[in-house]
Parts: sequence; structure tokens; C-alpha cells
Amino acid sequence: MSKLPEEFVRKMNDLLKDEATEFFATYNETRLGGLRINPLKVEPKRWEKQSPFPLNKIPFVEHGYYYALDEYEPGKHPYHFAGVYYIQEPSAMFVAPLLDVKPGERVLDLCAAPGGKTTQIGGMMEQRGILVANEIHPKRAKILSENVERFGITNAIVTNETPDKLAKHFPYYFDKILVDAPCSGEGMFRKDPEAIDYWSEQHVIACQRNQLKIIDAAIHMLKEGGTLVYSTCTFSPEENEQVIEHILANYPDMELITIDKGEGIESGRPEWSVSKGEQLKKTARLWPHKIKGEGHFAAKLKKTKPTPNLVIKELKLPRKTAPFQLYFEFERDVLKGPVFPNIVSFGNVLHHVPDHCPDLTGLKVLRAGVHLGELKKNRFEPNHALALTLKKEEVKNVFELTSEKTDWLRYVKGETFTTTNQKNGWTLITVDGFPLGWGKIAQSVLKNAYPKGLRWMK
Ligand SMILES: C[S@@+](CC[C@H](N)C(=O)[O-])C[C@H]1O[C@@H](n2cnc3c(N)ncnc32)[C@H](O)[C@@H]1O
Repeated sequence: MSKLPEEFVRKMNDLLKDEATEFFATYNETRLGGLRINPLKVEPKRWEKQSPFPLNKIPFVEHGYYYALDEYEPGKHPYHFAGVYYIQEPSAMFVAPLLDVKPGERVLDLCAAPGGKTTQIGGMMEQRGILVANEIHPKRAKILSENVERFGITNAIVTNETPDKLAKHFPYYFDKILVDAPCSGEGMFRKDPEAIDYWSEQHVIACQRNQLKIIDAAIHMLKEGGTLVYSTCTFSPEENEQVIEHILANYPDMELITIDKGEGIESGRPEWSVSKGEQLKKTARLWPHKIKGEGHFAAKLKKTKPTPNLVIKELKLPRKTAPFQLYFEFERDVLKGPVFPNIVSFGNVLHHVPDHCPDLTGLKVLRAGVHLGELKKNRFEPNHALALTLKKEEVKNVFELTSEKTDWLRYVKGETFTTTNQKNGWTLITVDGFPLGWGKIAQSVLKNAYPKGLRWMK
């Protein structure tokens, strides 16, 4: 690991005093990895029997497990390709459950890439309601969109916008908003030493300025009674307690809510703020010397005053006529019954959108619901996203692979298979029962439809 910046060391010594030695000692300890299972695809009981890695439960999050980083590579296991879990820094898993999301709500994850918290929220929504996952940087937005796809989330809309532009589109629209803010990343120094090179006290202040702007847009999008969760993976009070005191001073309709803290999770530090307001203890700090994780800050706020009741137009669903016939033929041949009710077309591309999907005109949208596939000349070609949202039981023709053999690797490399006794046409490829993608059988040859951009290249 690179040397920690002297100024950072001095600052943390000043802040933490006697605790500083314990804090700095963690930089020499072995880190643990974190993995969170996808409740849309696997039950914890099944997982605990089937997990290919020895795991220990993370005490402060449902569905989260530690694994030994130096012994296992869950990112290279077929279950990862099938979206059975997400690899996520353990303390980062603490944040999304604070939103207390219910299926059917309207939820915004404003700074969402690469999608750790979005996929966790998606799991909690059980495919019901609207989940807008936004990322400002186009390349990161693409990664976010791929992770949403891998997780098989059907009610997410992935956008690539600035917070201000979204705020114009969605005034007072959301029940729950997460701002997992871009920050100076002091909690990432062990995991990502590049964060050390970026660090300076000026950078901390620049991040704070940016955070306040993002929050202003977020608050504008929250409706009365709505919840805002703010989080960072940095320790600096300027980006944490001081951001929250700014909200409390400038937005009289925002009230701080106490976060329940389990073992090892500490309160925010009023003494590190300007106002010294005791209520900052309602916020939470996760420290690497108190829990097994890199560290995080989280605050939960509620909007208490009435907001204008603006009606946001819904996306108009077309009548299911001619252009969709090819899709319905595919549905009849390949699926055991209809699965997706809200079909819309964007040119030749068909999507299933969530119920009450808002009108998205004017926004850069990477994904709206499920990308079902494309209408080609005289046929419908299913998209990879469709395979990942389906359950094996919903499909007529299934080609089963197991994680024990290397066939799954041949599949994600894009190789062709030979088959016997299987019907011609589209078939769902599974690994130990988890959908992995599509293949198309003709005369005992299974052509591989695993997307070129996702193929295993090594
Ligand atoms: C801490 S990361 C989010 C991590 C993500 N929530 C997760 O759990 O995987 C912050 C994100 O904010 C994005 N970001 C940077 N500047 C931004 C801005 N001005 N407005 C909104 N998001 C921004 C970054 O590109 C980055 O992807």
C-alpha cells in the first residue's frame, strides 16, 4: 500500500486522539471480502447449503457474507455471471436497508454506479414499484446498467443524468432517495490505493461543495414524508457531520432520524461539527477498527412538510397489436406462459416497463425495465437481460450446465455445444438451475447467444 498522506495522518490523529493507534493498525491487517446474495434469485437457506465458498454472516446486514479475499475469487464463479450475488465492501451494505424500502414505492438512487446499493434496493423492492438508478458518468452508467441486468431486476430505470436535470424531471416524485455521494474516499485507502493519490484537504472541501449541490437536487425530488439517506465512504467530518448540519440549517422541512446501531456501529460526532448539535449523534459511523469493513458514514432524514402535488405523466403503453405478434409467438414457443405485461417498443427494440412507469422523454435512459429483445425480419430475438430475469421453471426448453464441470466456462467464452434429444429453437442455459443466458438449437447444434461484450476473454 502507498504511504498515507501526512496531512491525513495528522488530521485523523487530532480527531481520534487515543483511538488513532487502533485505527491506523487496521492498515496492516488482512481485509475480508464481502458478498451479498440476490434475494430475487436465491433464498438464504438454499445459499447456505449451496455456497461454493466458506462464508461467515455479516452481522449488520441481511443477505451479506464475508469471504477470505486471499483464498477465493467469487467474481470468476459462474454464479456471479448468473447474478446470484454481488461482491460489495461489507460496510457499504449497511446503507441501503436504512431506506426501509417497501415493494411498490418510488425510489431513486442518485449516485448509483457501479450498482452495489442499487442491486441491494432492487432485491428489497421484489420487482414492484419504480427504481430510478442514476449515474452521471457515461462509462460508469453502462457498468451500472449491466449490473442491474445481471441481478435480473425488472423495475429499474437506469439514467445517465446530472442531479439537476433529474430534479427538473421528477419534482417531489420519490418516496425514498439515496445519495451515496462521490467523496474523498478515505475509507477506500486499503481497498483502492489510487484513492490515496487523489487525497488532499482541498479535495475534501471540493467534495463537500459537490455533495451540497447533489443534496439540493435530491431534496427537491423528495415528497412529503419521504426519506433521504446520505452516505459516504470517507471519514472527514467536512463531508459527513458538516454536510448534515448544513441540511438541518438550510432545509427546515428536513428532520434527522435516529439510525439504529448494532454492535460496533457508532454514532456521528457532534464535536466534529461547527454547530456541535447533539442530534448529529443520530447519524452512524462504521469504523474499520470497530467492525470488519472499510468504514462508512450514513445519515437518515425525513421530509416533514407538505410538497406540491404535481402529477408526473406516465409512459403511455401502446395497444398490443401487430408489432408485438412476433414477441407473442416467441412467448408461446419458449415460455410456459406470459411473464411481462407492460410491453413497449423503441424502434425495433421491445421492453417491459414497470407499472406506472413515468414518462422519460428528454432523459438519457440506458435501461427502462427489462430489455426483452429485438424484432428482426420475421422473428423475435430475445435479449440477454430477458434470460437473467426469468426462472428456469418459466421456460420450456432448458439446457442445464453445472458449476462442477467446465462447460459453463465454455458457454461464457462463446463456444458452441452439441446436443441430443432437444427441441430446436431458443433454449435457456442454466448453471445449477440459475439462468446464465440464451442459446439456439438447430439440428443438434446449440449456437451460443452469450453477449460478445460480456464473454470471458482470458
Ligand atoms: C460512492 S460512488 C457510488 C457507489 C454506488 N452507490 C454503489 O453502491 O455501487 C459515487 C458515484 O457518484 C458519481 N458522481 C460523481 N460526481 C457526481 C455528481 N456531480 N453528481 C452525481 N453523481 C456524481 C460517481 O461517478 C460515482 O459513481
